[in-house]
This record gives sequence, structure tokens and C-alpha cells, in this order.
Amino acid sequence: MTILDKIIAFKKKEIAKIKAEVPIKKLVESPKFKRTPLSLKKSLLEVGSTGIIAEFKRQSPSKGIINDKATIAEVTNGYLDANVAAQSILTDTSFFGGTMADLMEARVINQTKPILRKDFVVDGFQIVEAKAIGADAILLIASCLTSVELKNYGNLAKDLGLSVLYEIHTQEELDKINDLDDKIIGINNRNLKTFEVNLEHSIKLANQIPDNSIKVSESGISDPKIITGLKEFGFQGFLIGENFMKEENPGEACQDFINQIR
Ligand SMILES: O=C(O)c1ccccc1NCC(=O)[C@H](O)[C@H](O)COP(=O)(O)O
Repeated sequence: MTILDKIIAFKKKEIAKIKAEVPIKKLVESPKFKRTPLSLKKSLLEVGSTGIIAEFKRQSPSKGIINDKATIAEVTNGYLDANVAAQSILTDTSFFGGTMADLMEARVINQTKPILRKDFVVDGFQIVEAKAIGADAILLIASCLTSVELKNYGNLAKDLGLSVLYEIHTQEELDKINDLDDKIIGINNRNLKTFEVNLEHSIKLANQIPDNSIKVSESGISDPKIITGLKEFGFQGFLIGENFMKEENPGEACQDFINQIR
């Protein structure tokens, strides 16, 4: 059993328990549910966009503790000062040390840039929950879902006004989302089964992505020069976590990085 299998098995149990305790009506009636989400596509494509989706990531299965001192408030303010295109917040607690409260706290500070709820969606309840905590976008990981689930969850998110980042790692996973239109596709350079990170991965799969989709490269980006290279292959979004979070001041690290790609 891989870590990813463990995460998904754990998530399914966790969500079943939450669903038994929290009626969906309560989520739909929450004040944030009425808010109109910001568009991830618009933010990535607008003139002068840095394309950087900066992540708040305390720990990970592959690296253990990355930063358990930096606060949501200081990192969110730092990322906003750096002019990120969007913010990503891991809300999984057991494997990444994140919480939904992290996202809600960031939302109070960040009113201008889209927030991606980074979690492992295995049930539509989590998509409704994402909207109720103030997220603008959700992640759907193709390796964890069937093509029918990808389509249904994608439609549910869109019906709620949320953007969707479809994450793939292989051609087979890309095939699963082929018939969906107008997509934002993230190619994860990290193999979620082995944790091996290879930036060539984005480049190899880039040509297979239809021109009408927005390409995002995810994971293992640690040098501003990599952004220049990825842009040549049509990437418009760059999801970066550890490279910023490993520093004492992630916001400042993000500003230095962005200053070097301008
Ligand atoms: O980061 C991990 O170890 C990991 C393990 C299993 C499933 C997902 C995992 N990471 C989630 C991500 O996609 C990354 O947090 C994100 O792409 C940023 O990556 P990085 O810049 O390398 O921190």
C-alpha cells in the first residue's frame, strides 16, 4: 500500500464521519457560502500575472516537518506582497498538518487572490465544504478518481462557481479528463506513489495538453530559472510550496523568487 493509498483510505473514513455529524444544509447556509469565488483562470491569465501559486505547507509525507513556526497571517501577507497569482492551502491535518481553519484565517486577510483548497477530494461533500470555508478553487487528483467522478466533481465545483485544478501525472490520467472543456491542468512533477520529483515530467507531458487548457507545473520548483524554461513550454501557472516554506520567512522568500522572474 502506497502513502497515497493510505491517504485516500483515511480520507474516505474521515469524510464519512464528518458527513454523519455535519448536515450539508449547515454548510450551504454558512455566510461564506454566499460569497462569489475569484477565478483562478482569470488570475493566471491576467496581464502581468506572476503565475505563482504559493502554497502554505507545514509538513508533507515526503519531507516530514517543513515549517511549523511560520503563521498563516505572516505567510499570507508575505505572499500577497509578493504579488502571487493565487494561494494554495493544504487543509489535510493528518498527513500535511493543515486545517480548514488555516484557510478561513487566510481568507480574512486575502480578499484579492484566489485560494486553492489543497486536499484529497473523494466526496462531493468536500467541494461544498470548500466553498463554505471561503475557498475559490479545489484540486481533483486524477490518479485518485475515476473519469466519471472527475466529471461529476468538476461539474459540482463549477456549479458552485469554484475553479478546478485537475492534477495529472501520466498520459493515462490525462486521458481520463480528455472530454472535459476549459480546464486548468496541473502536471505534478512529484510521483505521489514514489515521491520521486522530476521537472522533465512537466515538459514531457506539456505537448499532450490541449491548447484550450491552462497548464500549471506543480512541485519541486526551486529556482526562478525553471519558470523561464517552463514558460517556453506554455506553462502559465507554477505551484510552489516547499521552496518558500522551508525558509524562516516564506513570504520574503517568495518575494525574492518573484523579483528574479520578472
Ligand atoms: O508533498 C508531498 O510529499 C506529497 C505526498 C503525497 C501526496 C501529495 C504531496 N504533495 C502535494 C503537492 O502537490 C505539493 O504540496 C505541491 O505541488 C507543492 O510541491 P512542492 O513545491 O514540492 O512543495
